[in-house]
Amino acid sequence: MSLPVGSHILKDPEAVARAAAERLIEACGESRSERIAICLSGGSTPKVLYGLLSGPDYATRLPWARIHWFFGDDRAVPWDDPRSNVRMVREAFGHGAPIPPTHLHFIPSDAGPDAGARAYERTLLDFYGAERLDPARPLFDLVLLGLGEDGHTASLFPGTPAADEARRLVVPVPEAGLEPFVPRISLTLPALASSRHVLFLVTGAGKRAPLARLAAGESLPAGRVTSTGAVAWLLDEAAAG
Ligand SMILES: O=C(O)[C@H](O)[C@@H](O)[C@H](O)[C@H](O)COP(=O)(O)O
Repeated sequence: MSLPVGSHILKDPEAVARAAAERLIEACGESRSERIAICLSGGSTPKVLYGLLSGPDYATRLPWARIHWFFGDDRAVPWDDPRSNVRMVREAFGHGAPIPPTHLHFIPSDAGPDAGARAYERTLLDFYGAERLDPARPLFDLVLLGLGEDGHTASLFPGTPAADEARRLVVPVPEAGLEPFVPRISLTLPALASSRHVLFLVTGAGKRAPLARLAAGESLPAGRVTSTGAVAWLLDEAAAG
């Protein structure tokens, strides 16, 4: 099966997570600024990576005190809701990851989609220190993303205004008829593109169809993600087919 440009096939989800961890470490090593900005993906795929990072193998391999963690999207539910990406990340990282609490920048998802989107855009710009993103100075060092079976990424669903937003950095997303059937808040393609690296983590046979559609050149949100550097896809054998 043909795959998106920049695809790398690994044996299984654990191998994908370990490869992602190494790329995360590389991205941190390349950063010349005191503060490193990593944008986390939601969903279930990245749980393996987040669990790895909080384990003993990575305790000293990441500059934890310099990293600020952001979210590519979240469901518009309270942080303790089982559908929340904040809850997923907190549970996956557990208590092993030495993350300063002020370095976790959660999307204010219980403020409602509109207010939450505006507030998070403010958070991003305040961290960045300017009102407009400069391509020469990307906001993120690394953006982690997943791939939905319909070709969405973050909460940018095919054929929706959010996926076509070209100006705002964060937008509210109405309930899209997809699990878990709640409104969301999502970074937009311009925000995701403001990164030195973008890394998709894709595992499982259920992702063969969207990967084939992307490889065939279909214009799906996940395929429209760019970066100031490289966009890479870490796939397990089940997804790669
Ligand atoms: O909040 C979310 O759910 C994610 O942002 C979403 O874009 C996810 O990455 C894909 O839907 C893949 O999800 P899985 O990793 O669960 O397959």
